[in-house]
Amino acid sequence: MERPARLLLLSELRVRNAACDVSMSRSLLTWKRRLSGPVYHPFRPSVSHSVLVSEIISVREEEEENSSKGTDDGSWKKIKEREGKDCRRAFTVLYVERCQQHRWRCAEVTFTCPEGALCQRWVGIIGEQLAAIASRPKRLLVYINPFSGKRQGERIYEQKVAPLFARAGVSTHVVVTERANYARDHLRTEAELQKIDGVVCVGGDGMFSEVIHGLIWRTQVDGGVDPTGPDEALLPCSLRIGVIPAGSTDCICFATVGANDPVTSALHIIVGDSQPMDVCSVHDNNTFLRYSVSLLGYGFYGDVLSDSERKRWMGPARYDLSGVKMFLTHHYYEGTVSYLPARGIMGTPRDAAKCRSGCVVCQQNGKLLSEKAERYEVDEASGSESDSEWRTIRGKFLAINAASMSCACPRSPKGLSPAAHLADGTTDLIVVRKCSRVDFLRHLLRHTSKDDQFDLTFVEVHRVRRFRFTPRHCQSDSDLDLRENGRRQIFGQICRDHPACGCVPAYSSWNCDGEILTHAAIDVRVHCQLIKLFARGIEEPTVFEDLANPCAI
Ligand SMILES: CCCCCCCCCCCCC/C=C/[C@@H](O)[C@H](COP(=O)(O)O)NC(=O)CCCCC
Ligand SMILES: Nc1ncnc2c1ncn2[C@@H]1O[C@H](COP(=O)(O)OP(=O)(O)O)[C@@H](O)[C@H]1O
Ligand SMILES: [Ca+2]
Repeated sequence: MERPARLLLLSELRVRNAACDVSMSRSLLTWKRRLSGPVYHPFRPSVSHSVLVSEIISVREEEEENSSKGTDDGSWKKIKEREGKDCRRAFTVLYVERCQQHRWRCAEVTFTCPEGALCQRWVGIIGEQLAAIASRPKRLLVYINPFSGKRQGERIYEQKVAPLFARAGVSTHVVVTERANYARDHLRTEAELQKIDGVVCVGGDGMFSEVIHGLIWRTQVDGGVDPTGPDEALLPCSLRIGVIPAGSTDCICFATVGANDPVTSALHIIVGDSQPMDVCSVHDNNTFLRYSVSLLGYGFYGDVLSDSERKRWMGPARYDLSGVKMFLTHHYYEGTVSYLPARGIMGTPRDAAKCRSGCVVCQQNGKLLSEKAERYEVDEASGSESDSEWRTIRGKFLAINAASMSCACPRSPKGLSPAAHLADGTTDLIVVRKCSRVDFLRHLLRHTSKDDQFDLTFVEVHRVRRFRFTPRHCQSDSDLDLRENGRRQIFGQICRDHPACGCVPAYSSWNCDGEILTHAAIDVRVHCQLIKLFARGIEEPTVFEDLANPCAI
């Protein structure tokens, strides 16, 4: 039998003028309305509310309302002066309330106590419990991209996020970026990281990308590791990153929280959530190019991004227009994809189970990979698998996508790889071979519906630890091939600007978390759980339904 939690305090207080039994344990604050009339009434259940202490945002003492003293003629002021501190007989608790579709709101409840001393006792005990939660950030460095999405970043931060941080007692240093890579460079060279508990970015996936590039770089340099070395075992970043969505897709926020909502993200930051995440390093011939956490897409998604950058003035709608245009253009690209399958780990890309809050697959695989790395004393991403394990796919492709997370976003609520995990040390490599327009449309539409986007003959998916792509014209083929490729490369340059001429460009570029990577040939390694977010993964409804709703007892 479950033992009842030890109570720190139990009092009869009033909530909206109704008498309640209010109790506080180390984990729960509960208030239960007292029944008037007969002690037991089967058809009139008492109403009980519970809030996890870990989801209390703050507590504050209230000045008692004038109305409760009955007059507004200065007599309340006199009483206050006479009674001094003891006049404060009410306190308000701000806490997380769950709404629909994974959104969180800041709710509040005011308790009125029979006397001031009791009120202070309550405020003291709740305050002590909150102060004891070591995972909550106290000082944050915030970067705002004023040009993300619909250019609302500054307004969103000032109106929706800053007031919540203030109420929760979180202090901030806010930097509005002045150019691309401003946040990255500031983190690399200037930011005093020892003075903060986390970094927050306000913007889209591009802003998040800047922050991880700065943080990962700085962590390696401070730890004596070469951030660009292809075979380095990169050091995990200790500072967590918060994402306030204000961009065009905001897939990193959506896939780690379940909603693109600034208030929800701010609350996840305040309560000090932590979600580890894998990071891919991307190299070309041992030259470092970029890091990626969500989508690395060649072909369709690379072309959509390149085309959409020229329409940035349109805001988020640029992706829809470029998406339709690139679908109609129907370019395919030739090359070789090689990959190291992820072996001996839990999970496959075709699983029905999804990565959710407290994911066992991520925990298990994370443990397994770090043990393996320790045993072999080599970089988990580079090393122990032998060359014989590499697999190869040659051909003509409409799209090559590596999804290191589901890549769920409002345009595609289950994402490009619905069963991909946030922190299992793998990426899902999705190869879409050349097919008819109708077939490709079937595949794309499945990104937006419940149907299985991999259940098509021209699509294959592999869970991998590492992969390479070599475009055909880079391969050491016969003279004939080289001549043909040279011709196509020239046409490619021309036809990129004149798609109507019917020639096919030889190269696409990579869409790397929404940033264009012009190198076609890349070598990608997954670094398990290299960074941490102020998030907890998407919650299953059952985790919280008992706490979210007032329960009838
Ligand atoms: C012809 C109809 C096509 C319908 C396809 C719809 C499928 C949408 C899938 C979207 C996957 C998005 C993966 C996320 C990528 C983001 O990192 C990136 C940058 O985000 P942000 O910085 O916030 O703008 N977004 C994109 O690359 C947009 C892709 C949109 C493709 C239509
Ligand atoms: N002040 C700035 N001026 C111009 N570009 C910026 C600025 N700050 C950041 N950027 C760049 O803007 C690009 C888009 O940012 P992002 O936050 O992804 O918005 P969106 O979701 O609309 O694409 C990124 O490449 C980022 O590096
Ligand atoms: Ca972007």
